[in-house]
Amino acid sequence: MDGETVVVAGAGLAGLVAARHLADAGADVTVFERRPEVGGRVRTQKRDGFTFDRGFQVLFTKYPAVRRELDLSALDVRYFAPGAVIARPGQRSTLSDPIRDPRATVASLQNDEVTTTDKLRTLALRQHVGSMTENEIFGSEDDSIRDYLREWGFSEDYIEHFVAPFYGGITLDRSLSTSKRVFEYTFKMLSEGSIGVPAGGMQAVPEQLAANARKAGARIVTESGVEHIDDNGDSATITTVEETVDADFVVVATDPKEARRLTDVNQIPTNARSCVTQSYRLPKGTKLETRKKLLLNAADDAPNTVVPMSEVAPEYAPDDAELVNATFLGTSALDRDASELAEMTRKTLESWYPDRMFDGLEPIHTDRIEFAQFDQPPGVHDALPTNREPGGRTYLAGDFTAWSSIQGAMQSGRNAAEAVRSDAE
Ligand SMILES: O=c1ccn([C@@H]2O[C@H](COP(=O)(O)OP(=O)(O)O[C@H]3O[C@@H]([C@H](O)CO)[C@H](O)[C@H]3O)[C@@H](O)[C@H]2O)c(=O)[nH]1
Repeated sequence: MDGETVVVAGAGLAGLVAARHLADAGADVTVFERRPEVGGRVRTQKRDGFTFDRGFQVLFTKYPAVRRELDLSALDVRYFAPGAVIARPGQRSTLSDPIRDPRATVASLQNDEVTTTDKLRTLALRQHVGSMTENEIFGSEDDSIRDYLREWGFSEDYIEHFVAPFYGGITLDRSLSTSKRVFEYTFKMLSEGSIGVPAGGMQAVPEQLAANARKAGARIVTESGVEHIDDNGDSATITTVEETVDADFVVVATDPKEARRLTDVNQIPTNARSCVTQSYRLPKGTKLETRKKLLLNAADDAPNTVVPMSEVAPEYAPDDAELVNATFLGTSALDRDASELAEMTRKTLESWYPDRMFDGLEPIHTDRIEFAQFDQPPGVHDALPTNREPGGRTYLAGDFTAWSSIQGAMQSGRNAAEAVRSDAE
């Protein structure tokens, strides 16, 4: 692609990966990003010694795109222990993976939330997804997660008390009406790898991608969003808030709503899944005793999960405090004020730990995320646009061309770059 110019609109994960591969292929690449920083939906704020990721986001270290595009050792990942603690008023029980976390095996075997049949079905499901590729999973017949697990014979208790909060946390849909393909793929990735957060916060991920793109020669211009694209089939004219530039190719890698506005591609999904993540300061030494596992709310979604962030990543809190976060799913939490959400979390924790008080739980940060993911009902992936739409010299990159995840976003960036590169030949 020697000498050919490419504009990438948006410096989220997809845009940054596309920019790096296009620059590696010899293109003259400029990324225009509306915000002051790179990363899009993966962002981190640091304040008073605390690290707040925007929403509870984690890296799945087995995602193929994560392994290919990132240097995990440079990210200094802090890992969660496999499994989770299932919590309800008066009771907490550990559910683990005996193969990957032998220390928790005894507690897990004694767990009466899960029947022996559920444990055997989990092993069979693990074998089933272990033999499938990403393309096979996303090309398979679809169903909702709930119906799929019923079909597999899992008990209603297991579905309601473990799967609903755990995979509801991943898909932001506790009703489990989401495509079972998302469940199969994330279940496979969790069986084969770990989840964690970079010691410096999740924003270290896009920052590393941006550094790689710059090293390959791409230019990243922040606070300069793309307003309009005029594609005449042979080249494109791109108008940003500050300038008008011509390019041989444009890759639209904004969020789904803006991508649809810029390209008029109506297959871009814009129905949102929302969540609110609230962070709390606790006095130093106040431990949730989960051995680096997430706490799942088996009873209701107020909140859905509680995460002992500084037990997993001590860098997330200053020396004199602990950091815990809680995630509330759906749109109803968006309108609740911070003190109301904190009170819900405090009451829930006190019900899970009946012999303890959580008076010291101090809300210090609240992220209300209206568009965290696009909604993924069964079959949605069959109708997503390809990277080559809308045609002419304009291409698409973004989770909305694959599936809503860090894997989907990063893979789509690479696919878009490959499409441009091969069409330029
Ligand atoms: O007019 C505009 C509008 C937006 N932008 C910038 O575009 C970037 C879009 O990034 P993002 O929304 O993060 O989308 P991406 O597909 O790269 O990656 C996301 O997918 C999710 C995942 O699906 C959720 O689990 C993942 O978390 C994200 O990384 C953004 O920087 C906007 O500011 C613009 O420039 N102009």
